[in-house]
Amino acid sequence: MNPSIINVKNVKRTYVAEQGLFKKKKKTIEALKGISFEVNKGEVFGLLGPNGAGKTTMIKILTTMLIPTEGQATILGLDAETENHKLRPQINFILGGERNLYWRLSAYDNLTYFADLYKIPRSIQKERIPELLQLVGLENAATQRVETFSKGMKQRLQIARGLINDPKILFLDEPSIGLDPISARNLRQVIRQLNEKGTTIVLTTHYMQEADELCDRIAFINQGELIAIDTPDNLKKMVGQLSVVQFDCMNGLKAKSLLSKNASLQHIEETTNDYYSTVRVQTSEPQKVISLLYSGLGESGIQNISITEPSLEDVYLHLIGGLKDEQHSSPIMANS
Ligand SMILES: Nc1ncnc2c1ncn2[C@@H]1O[C@H](COP(=O)(O)OP(=O)(O)OP(=O)(O)O)[C@@H](O)[C@H]1O
Repeated sequence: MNPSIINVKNVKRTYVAEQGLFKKKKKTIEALKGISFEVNKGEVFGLLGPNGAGKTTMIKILTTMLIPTEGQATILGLDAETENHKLRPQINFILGGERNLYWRLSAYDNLTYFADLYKIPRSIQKERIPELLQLVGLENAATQRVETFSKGMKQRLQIARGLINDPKILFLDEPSIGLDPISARNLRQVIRQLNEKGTTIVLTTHYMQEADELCDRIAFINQGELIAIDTPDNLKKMVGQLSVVQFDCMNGLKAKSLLSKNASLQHIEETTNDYYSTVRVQTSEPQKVISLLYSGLGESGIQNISITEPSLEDVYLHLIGGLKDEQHSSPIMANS
């Protein structure tokens, strides 16, 4: 295994926020409650969790934008808090959305601007900028103003910007947010290419399929705590004893009330489309669930019943869905 390149030890971070419209009250929010993990050199490492879990806070600490309240983050052997000036030239980050670009400048001029900020000599810029534009497929739009770019093009330019200093570690917070499926797929390809060239990648995402495809290891965070960390395959083994029954139906509520008679259900997830719902049921007794579904075929318009392999999304639902009322103190290792 490659040596660790990021070492996070018992990191806590609290925010003090003001609440109330007239009578302002101070409230302390524990965004990270003592998190420890390591990222190995050359890995694509994913931070996953629901809204407000603490992922962005973690990324901000690792990129020296935020200081931990307690604990320590060491990146490339440097303390993120006290040695940030030595660390910053060696890493880079891309936050979701379209911030950080100058819309009136061309793609090329944007990259020149950021290269100058990193004090990269013009002779190196002359080679690197065209290379980066080619990597992200923007070589034909180099002289075009960014304000004329589509969302996908802006996001690809962000990637080029994030690579301008040839970082050893690239941090990506929600890289494919708002992208159409083809742009998101192209972006994943660029991330994979980068990783093959040796860049360590740390990313947050809400897209389970993206995490499954890209990440060597994944850490699940919920309410500021690390609840599981492992490879996607090992994580899926955690729900290996469960089967997933999937079906389409016209009346999701009716189908769910039908299934509520079965005690083996672990989780039900319904995705509503225009005309029907797709329901995924995690269960230890798939045959019983299927019998129940057959008994209600007519009433709820149930169709396309199938048994599928657990996905990373099922792991997420199993871990996060089941945790709403529980407190976990130590992370779950899928293969322990
Ligand atoms: N500047 C801030 N002031 C006060 N509270 C904050 C601040 N930034 C984040 N928080 C709170 O800290 C917690 C963690 O937020 P964080 O943005 O790290 O979560 P996240 O996992 O990235 O969420 P999302 O997926 O929605 O982006 C949340 O409860 C959030 O409201």
